[in-house]
Amino acid sequence: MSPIAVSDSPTYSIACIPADGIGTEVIEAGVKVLKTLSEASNSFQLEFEDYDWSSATFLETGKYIPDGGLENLKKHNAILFGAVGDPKVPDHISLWGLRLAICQPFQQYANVRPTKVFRGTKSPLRNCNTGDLDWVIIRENSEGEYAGQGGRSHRGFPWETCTEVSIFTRHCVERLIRFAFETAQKRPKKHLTVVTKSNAMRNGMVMWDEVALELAKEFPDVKMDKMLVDAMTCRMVLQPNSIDTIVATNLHADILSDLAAALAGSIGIAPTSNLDPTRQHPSMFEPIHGSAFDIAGKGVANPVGTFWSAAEMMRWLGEEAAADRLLECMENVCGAGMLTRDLGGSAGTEEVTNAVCDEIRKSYSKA
Ligand SMILES: NC(=O)c1ccc[n+]([C@@H]2O[C@H](COP(=O)([O-])OP(=O)(O)OC[C@H]3O[C@@H](n4cnc5c(N)ncnc54)[C@H](O)[C@@H]3O)[C@@H](O)[C@H]2O)c1
Ligand SMILES: O=C(O)[C@H](O)[C@@H](O)C(=O)O
Ligand SMILES: [K+]
Ligand SMILES: [Mn+2]
Repeated sequence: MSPIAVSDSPTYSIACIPADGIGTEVIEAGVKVLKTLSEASNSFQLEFEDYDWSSATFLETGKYIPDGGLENLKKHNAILFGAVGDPKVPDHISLWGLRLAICQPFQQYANVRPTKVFRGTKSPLRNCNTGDLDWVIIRENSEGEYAGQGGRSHRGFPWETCTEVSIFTRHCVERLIRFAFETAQKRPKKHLTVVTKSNAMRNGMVMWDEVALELAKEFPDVKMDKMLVDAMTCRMVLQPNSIDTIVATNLHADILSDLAAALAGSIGIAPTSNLDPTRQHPSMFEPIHGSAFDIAGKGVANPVGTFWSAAEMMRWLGEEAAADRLLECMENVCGAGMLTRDLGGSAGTEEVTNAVCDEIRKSYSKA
């Protein structure tokens, strides 16, 4: 749906799906910050609609998404998602019941995961300061190891047999790697590292490498290199400065992006955009982390990954200036030492949220 324009100030309709665990805490914080941003900037309006799709709903009704739910979601300009996963539901049921049940049918094929060491955060790596680690990981988000192909037979017998088949289609690999080249091209370093495992995986991964080489010809200004995923983990730790944009499969990039977040200071700060670059469907924005049962309900979850995701959502909707402003305010707050426990501080979710809201109001009142 296109945004409704009221005079020259557009209104965006946002679907909120907080779901489980700390998902509910960080989405509440994210909505508060977005409302503050919209009020203070006075340049766009936001309408939020809450969806109670969660593991609790599943346990009650047998479904994460009610009949017709996806059709309803299509009405919105974007989706703000928390996290799904509950100790009472097997993880593969919850992930497939909600997150993948949105990403895959909506063809949100490009999963974009930036990470950087920003002011106030500290890398666990020696000599890795602000500016030394500034990456964007592009994760394939529609097929690969997450294609759901395979099966299980002879359950429980000693000869039980399972297959988990990865699917790589030229169509999906090509559209994703092209997106990655375009992303790299827009960044100052113009450098793309293509990560595969084309020594052991001799079919799909070899096609990935070939497609990357073919597409490189269309982007002569982008420097491309290629790494095997195991060696890439060493490079991320030992030479963070040698990396800029990374493209990898659904599973490889899922793993690398958690590592990236930890190397930048904490999994609590990293964002995710699940994009349908064709804009036929709304895109979905969420922190990279999960529902974190271990800290849920304690008010200590770091909301920064959600704030950064919310900023990327505003950028995707065309509100570039507001997105930059939100990032700057978030970084100012972290830089001033207002940090949650995962970053070595002692502030709670609410304190950080209120500090970011104050910073936003202060920033616009100066302008
Ligand atoms: N996109 C998603 O919805 C998503 C993503 C990852 C995991 N999950 C699900 O979440 C559940 C828990 O998974 P997990 O434990 O592997 O990963 P997790 O990201 O939930 O937690 C890993 C560790 O990081 C900490 N952590 C995570 N986010 C934090 C934050 N914002 N602030 C401070 N600390 C934070 C947690 O306390 C925990 O110790 C599982 O059901 C899993 O399937 C869902
Ligand atoms: O999609 C996945 O692999 C998981 O939900 C989660 O780890 C994520 O990164 O979204
Ligand atoms: K999440
Ligand atoms: Mn993950």
